[in-house]
Amino acid sequence: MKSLIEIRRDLHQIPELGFQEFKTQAYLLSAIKTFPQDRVSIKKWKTGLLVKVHGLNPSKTIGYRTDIDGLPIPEETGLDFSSSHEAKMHACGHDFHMTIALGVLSHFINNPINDDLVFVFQPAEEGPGGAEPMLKSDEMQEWMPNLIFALHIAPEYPVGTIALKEGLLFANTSELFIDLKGKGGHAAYPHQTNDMIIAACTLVNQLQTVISRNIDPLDSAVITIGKITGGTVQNIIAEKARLEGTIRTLSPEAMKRVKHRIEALVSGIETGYECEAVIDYGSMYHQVYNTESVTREFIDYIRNKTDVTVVECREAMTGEDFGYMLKEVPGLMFWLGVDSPFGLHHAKLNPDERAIDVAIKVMTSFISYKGN
Ligand SMILES: CC(=O)N[C@@H](CCC[C@H](N)C(=O)O)C(=O)O
Repeated sequence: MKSLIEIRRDLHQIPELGFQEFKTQAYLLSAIKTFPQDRVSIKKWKTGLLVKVHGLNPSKTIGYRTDIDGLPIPEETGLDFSSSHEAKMHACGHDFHMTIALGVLSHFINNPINDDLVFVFQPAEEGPGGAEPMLKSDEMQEWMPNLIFALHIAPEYPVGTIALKEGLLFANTSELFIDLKGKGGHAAYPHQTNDMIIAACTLVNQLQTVISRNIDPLDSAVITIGKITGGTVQNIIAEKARLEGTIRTLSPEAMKRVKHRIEALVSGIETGYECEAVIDYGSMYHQVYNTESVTREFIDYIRNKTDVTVVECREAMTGEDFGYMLKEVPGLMFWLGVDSPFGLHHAKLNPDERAIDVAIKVMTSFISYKGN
């Protein structure tokens, strides 16, 4: 069997986008096949996997979930095991998440506990969202856990530290796509056109007023437009423009309010610029809400029984479709310190591999305690 560091580096080289994780699924399957198989059952779900480790005397099923997809980012780390897939990168740590899941899985195959364990290798966390359909699938319904855990790497915390809180940890999210269509024409005759570059620029600025003027300052919301496309060449007034972004809110009420205000502003742009606009909210993720009782028990256990530092942190505006699993099953997610100067979704993100063992220690000790 390869070492976990070799596995992480192999996975790092083959990032694939949501629901295209074919090589990743094959790699995970071949890694799992190197473990003893007598207590293991495996099911495929789309490009993901469900792996059951049968317990010695089960009274419940404990779940552990990892996401498996990468991002459309050209890697700039300069590492000798950089992505071999053009313009794709594991820039959100899912290579770490998968490696940790394999480490925990291998531990429990060799050291079985009373309860059954289900390892969920979930596709498409970055989009369009694999957790909700996977949870509803027959494959997962048959192996539904009674408790579930997951983690996410955190570049801002040192190795040896984890961070979490009871209750709300991550925000509600919605993608946002706005298509504008006006009348293009010659750059020298603006009066004969409806310029969608101007309309798009106005709208981007107006959208930021939703956060500053329409949301209670004691609540929180974010609108980020991450991509603008429009026009054809420098001397043609653009007929079309497209904004692509995301909305984050701490409360479901704020999400409704933000969307209502976006619709009003877009309608104003249609009137003001005599153009047509179409809004598409893409995929939406439910907030990550850690079950209070399980989280308190976890924090106390890790503090008392391991040398890992636990920080009780604030909620973040990050999104995670693991929120759908926590909506149905008690459990928690935590941040794993990986000490990188470059943040999540950065082309130079280079997490410290020593964090892999920290995470495996945290998860194997707490799951053994809960499952025996
Ligand atoms: C942990 C993390 O970075 N998650 C992503 C989830 C993306 C959700 C969706 N595609 C969106 O953009 O709204 C994040 O960007 O927070």
